[in-house]
Amino acid sequence: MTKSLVIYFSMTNNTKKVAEMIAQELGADTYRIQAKQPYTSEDLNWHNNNSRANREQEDNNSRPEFAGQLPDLTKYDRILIGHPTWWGIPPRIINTVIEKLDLGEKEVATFSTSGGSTYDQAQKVMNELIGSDVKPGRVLSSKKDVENWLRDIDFK
Ligand SMILES: Cc1cc2nc3c(=O)[nH]c(=O)nc-3n(C[C@H](O)[C@H](O)[C@H](O)COP(=O)(O)O)c2cc1C
Repeated sequence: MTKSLVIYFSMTNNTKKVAEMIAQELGADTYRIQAKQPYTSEDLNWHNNNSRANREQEDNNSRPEFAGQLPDLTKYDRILIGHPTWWGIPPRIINTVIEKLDLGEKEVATFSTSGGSTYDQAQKVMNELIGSDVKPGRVLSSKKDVENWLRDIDFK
């Protein structure tokens, strides 16, 4: 049987909710990425040019550290990676994590939640980070979105 793992980062739980819907659909396990230095609400204030999140997103080389150990992927065939959209792209901690994971033999798909942005810019980041065989990602919000996307990428 195909085993799937949903790895996600979520600050205000929108991505968490979608990750859990996906996990339920696929009978997948979940792993939540936590930042080593937790984000405060001021860190996430996108109205402030100098907020932590805005500075990280402006810096291509920013790689915020995660807390704890990343999951052991050996028993999984499929890895799904979920994230919020910060300035059109994944939070930089997603780069940190993906660069540490050995995704070589896995089928990988990525998804986001957003306040309206599409997945286009995030997809470019993922193609560079993971390779062009990563499944086409999508911004998801409802159970219906999740069902449609999983079907479209042949995961369901
Ligand atoms: C720093 C920051 C930047 C954001 N930039 C965007 C953006 O460019 N486009 C967008 O549609 N939403 C943007 N958002 C909104 C989030 O993508 C959206 O609320 C998301 O669902 C949050 O996911 P979470 O609850 O899992 O953290 C931004 C939020 C933050 C905190």
